[in-house]
Amino acid sequence: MQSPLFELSESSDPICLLERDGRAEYFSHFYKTHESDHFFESLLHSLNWQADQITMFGKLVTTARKVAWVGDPQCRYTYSGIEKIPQDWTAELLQIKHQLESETGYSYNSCLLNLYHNGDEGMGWHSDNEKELDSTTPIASISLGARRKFAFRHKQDKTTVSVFLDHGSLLIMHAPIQDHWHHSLLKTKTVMSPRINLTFRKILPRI
Ligand SMILES: O=C(O)CCC(=O)C(=O)O
Ligand SMILES: [Fe+2]
Repeated sequence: MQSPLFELSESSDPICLLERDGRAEYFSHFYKTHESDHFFESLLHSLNWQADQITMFGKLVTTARKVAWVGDPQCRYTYSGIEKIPQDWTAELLQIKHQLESETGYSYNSCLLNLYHNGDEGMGWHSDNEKELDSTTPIASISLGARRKFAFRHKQDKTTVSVFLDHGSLLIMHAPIQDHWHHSLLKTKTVMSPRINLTFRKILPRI
Protein backbone atom coordinates (compact mmCIF):
# COMPACT_ATOMS: atom_id res chain seq x y z
CA MET A 1 0.00 0.00 0.00
CA GLN A 2 1.27 3.45 -0.91
CA SER A 3 1.82 5.52 2.23
CA PRO A 4 0.76 9.17 2.20
CA LEU A 5 3.56 11.66 1.64
CA PHE A 6 2.66 15.25 2.24
CA GLU A 7 4.01 17.78 -0.28
CA LEU A 8 2.88 21.08 1.10
CA SER A 9 2.58 24.69 0.08
CA GLU A 10 2.88 27.71 2.36
CA SER A 11 -0.77 28.67 2.01
CA SER A 12 -1.93 25.36 3.49
CA ASP A 13 -0.38 25.98 6.96
CA PRO A 14 -1.12 24.29 9.29
CA ILE A 15 -1.64 20.82 7.86
CA CYS A 16 -3.02 17.98 9.96
CA LEU A 17 -0.78 14.99 9.19
CA LEU A 18 -2.43 12.52 11.58
CA GLU A 19 -5.71 12.56 13.45
CA ARG A 20 -6.07 8.99 14.66
CA ASP A 21 -4.53 7.75 17.93
CA GLY A 22 -3.00 11.19 18.47
CA ARG A 23 -2.64 14.24 16.26
CA ALA A 24 0.26 15.80 14.36
CA GLU A 25 0.11 19.32 12.92
CA TYR A 26 2.66 20.79 10.52
CA PHE A 27 3.44 24.47 9.93
CA SER A 28 5.82 24.66 6.96
CA HIS A 29 6.78 28.31 7.58
CA PHE A 30 6.78 28.92 11.31
CA TYR A 31 9.87 31.08 10.71
CA LYS A 32 10.83 33.10 7.65
CA THR A 33 13.97 32.06 5.78
CA HIS A 34 16.17 34.88 7.12
CA GLU A 35 15.09 34.18 10.74
CA SER A 36 15.71 30.45 10.25
CA ASP A 37 19.18 31.16 8.77
CA HIS A 38 20.02 33.31 11.80
CA PHE A 39 18.83 30.68 14.31
CA PHE A 40 20.69 27.90 12.50
CA GLU A 41 24.02 29.76 12.63
CA SER A 42 23.68 30.98 16.18
CA LEU A 43 22.63 27.57 17.58
CA LEU A 44 25.43 25.85 15.71
CA HIS A 45 27.99 28.10 17.41
CA SER A 46 26.50 28.85 20.83
CA LEU A 47 25.74 25.34 22.12
CA ASN A 48 27.92 22.61 23.54
CA TRP A 49 27.23 19.84 21.00
CA GLN A 50 28.20 16.33 22.06
CA ALA A 51 28.02 12.87 20.54
CA ASP A 52 25.05 10.99 21.93
CA GLN A 53 25.14 7.51 23.41
CA ILE A 54 22.28 5.13 22.75
CA THR A 55 21.66 1.47 23.53
CA MET A 56 21.38 -0.68 20.41
CA PHE A 57 20.84 -4.45 20.71
CA GLY A 58 21.97 -4.20 24.36
CA LYS A 59 25.22 -2.33 23.54
CA LEU A 60 26.10 1.30 24.23
CA VAL A 61 26.85 2.98 20.89
CA THR A 62 28.22 6.51 20.25
CA THR A 63 26.30 8.34 17.52
CA ALA A 64 27.75 10.50 14.73
CA ARG A 65 24.77 12.80 15.24
CA LYS A 66 25.42 15.41 17.94
CA VAL A 67 23.03 16.47 20.68
CA ALA A 68 22.58 19.37 23.10
CA TRP A 69 20.22 19.18 26.04
CA VAL A 70 19.00 22.57 27.27
CA GLY A 71 16.54 23.39 30.03
CA ASP A 72 15.66 24.72 33.44
CA PRO A 73 18.18 23.47 36.05
CA GLN A 74 15.81 20.91 37.62
CA CYS A 75 15.15 19.23 34.26
CA ARG A 76 17.11 16.00 34.41
CA TYR A 77 16.34 13.39 31.85
CA THR A 78 17.50 9.76 31.66
CA TYR A 79 17.69 7.73 28.49
CA SER A 80 19.79 4.71 27.57
CA GLY A 81 20.65 4.63 31.27
CA ILE A 82 22.47 8.00 31.14
CA GLU A 83 21.28 10.99 33.15
CA LYS A 84 21.44 14.20 31.16
CA ILE A 85 22.04 17.49 32.98
CA PRO A 86 20.79 20.49 31.00
CA GLN A 87 22.82 23.38 29.57
CA ASP A 88 21.48 26.88 30.21
CA TRP A 89 19.04 28.51 27.80
CA THR A 90 20.63 30.85 25.26
CA ALA A 91 18.95 34.12 24.22
CA GLU A 92 17.87 32.61 20.86
CA LEU A 93 16.44 29.47 22.45
CA LEU A 94 14.45 31.53 24.95
CA GLN A 95 13.09 33.62 22.09
CA ILE A 96 11.99 30.47 20.20
CA LYS A 97 10.52 28.96 23.40
CA HIS A 98 8.43 32.09 24.07
CA GLN A 99 7.15 32.18 20.48
CA LEU A 100 6.17 28.51 20.70
CA GLU A 101 4.45 29.00 24.02
CA SER A 102 2.32 31.80 22.65
CA GLU A 103 1.52 29.76 19.49
CA THR A 104 0.60 26.53 21.31
CA GLY A 105 -0.65 27.79 24.69
CA TYR A 106 1.56 25.21 26.45
CA SER A 107 4.66 25.87 28.54
CA TYR A 108 7.99 24.12 28.00
CA ASN A 109 10.94 23.71 30.36
CA SER A 110 13.44 21.89 28.17
CA CYS A 111 14.65 21.36 24.63
CA LEU A 112 16.59 18.49 23.08
CA LEU A 113 18.55 19.57 20.00
CA ASN A 114 19.97 17.21 17.38
CA LEU A 115 22.61 18.12 14.80
CA TYR A 116 22.68 15.86 11.72
CA HIS A 117 25.81 16.68 9.71
CA ASN A 118 24.40 15.20 6.46
CA GLY A 119 21.97 12.58 5.15
CA ASP A 120 24.11 9.69 6.47
CA GLU A 121 22.86 10.59 9.94
CA GLY A 122 19.26 10.04 11.02
CA MET A 123 17.22 8.78 13.94
CA GLY A 124 15.71 5.31 14.08
CA TRP A 125 12.11 4.39 14.94
CA HIS A 126 11.20 5.41 18.49
CA SER A 127 8.56 7.22 20.49
CA ASP A 128 9.19 9.94 23.06
CA ASN A 129 7.35 8.35 25.95
CA GLU A 130 9.89 8.52 28.78
CA LYS A 131 8.32 8.63 32.21
CA GLU A 132 9.88 12.04 32.97
CA LEU A 133 7.88 13.69 30.14
CA ASP A 134 4.55 15.35 30.77
CA SER A 135 2.53 13.34 28.25
CA THR A 136 -0.26 15.94 28.11
CA THR A 137 2.06 18.62 26.69
CA PRO A 138 2.62 18.18 22.96
CA ILE A 139 6.21 17.84 21.76
CA ALA A 140 6.99 20.79 19.49
CA SER A 141 9.67 20.12 16.87
CA ILE A 142 11.38 22.89 14.90
CA SER A 143 13.60 22.14 11.91
CA LEU A 144 16.45 24.30 10.62
CA GLY A 145 18.81 23.65 7.72
CA ALA A 146 18.58 20.75 5.27
CA ARG A 147 15.10 19.53 4.31
CA ARG A 148 14.76 15.95 5.56
CA LYS A 149 12.10 13.24 5.39
CA PHE A 150 10.36 12.36 8.65
CA ALA A 151 7.87 9.51 9.08
CA PHE A 152 5.33 8.17 11.54
CA ARG A 153 4.60 4.43 11.70
CA HIS A 154 1.63 3.07 13.63
CA LYS A 155 2.73 0.61 16.32
CA GLN A 156 -0.06 -1.90 15.57
CA ASP A 157 -1.11 -1.68 11.94
CA LYS A 158 2.25 -0.31 10.62
CA THR A 159 0.56 2.43 8.54
CA THR A 160 3.13 5.11 7.66
CA VAL A 161 2.71 8.83 7.08
CA SER A 162 5.68 10.91 5.98
CA VAL A 163 6.52 14.54 5.41
CA PHE A 164 9.54 16.60 4.36
CA LEU A 165 10.45 18.91 7.24
CA ASP A 166 11.42 22.30 5.84
CA HIS A 167 13.88 24.95 7.06
CA GLY A 168 11.91 26.99 9.62
CA SER A 169 9.05 24.51 10.00
CA LEU A 170 7.19 23.41 13.13
CA LEU A 171 5.72 19.97 13.77
CA ILE A 172 3.48 19.52 16.82
CA MET A 173 2.88 16.02 18.17
CA HIS A 174 -0.19 15.87 20.42
CA ALA A 175 -1.01 13.19 22.99
CA PRO A 176 -1.55 10.29 22.86
CA ILE A 177 0.54 10.07 19.67
CA GLN A 178 3.62 8.66 21.47
CA ASP A 179 1.57 5.70 22.76
CA HIS A 180 0.42 4.64 19.28
CA TRP A 181 3.01 5.80 16.75
CA HIS A 182 6.77 5.52 16.32
CA HIS A 183 8.61 8.20 14.37
CA SER A 184 11.92 8.36 12.54
CA LEU A 185 14.20 10.80 10.69
CA LEU A 186 15.14 8.84 7.58
CA LYS A 187 18.67 8.62 6.23
CA THR A 188 19.29 9.65 2.63
CA LYS A 189 22.22 9.66 0.19
CA THR A 190 21.05 12.90 -1.43
CA VAL A 191 21.51 15.40 1.42
CA MET A 192 25.05 16.71 1.98
CA SER A 193 24.30 19.66 4.26
CA PRO A 194 23.52 19.85 7.99
CA ARG A 195 20.22 20.09 9.81
CA ILE A 196 19.38 21.11 13.38
CA ASN A 197 16.19 19.86 15.01
CA LEU A 198 14.80 21.24 18.26
CA THR A 199 12.22 19.32 20.26
CA PHE A 200 10.65 21.34 23.06
CA ARG A 201 9.40 19.19 25.91
CA LYS A 202 7.89 19.51 29.37
CA ILE A 203 9.68 17.50 32.04
CA LEU A 204 7.68 16.63 35.14
CA PRO A 205 8.97 17.67 38.56
CA ARG A 206 10.63 14.80 40.44
CA ILE A 207 8.63 13.16 43.19
O1 LIG B 1 15.19 15.19 13.95
C1 LIG B 1 13.97 15.01 14.01
O2 LIG B 1 13.18 15.58 13.28
C2 LIG B 1 13.42 14.05 15.04
C3 LIG B 1 14.08 14.12 16.37
C4 LIG B 1 13.40 13.23 17.37
O3 LIG B 1 12.55 12.45 17.07
C5 LIG B 1 13.77 13.36 18.79
O4 LIG B 1 14.65 14.16 19.13
O5 LIG B 1 13.18 12.63 19.60
FE1 LIG C 1 11.50 11.72 18.80
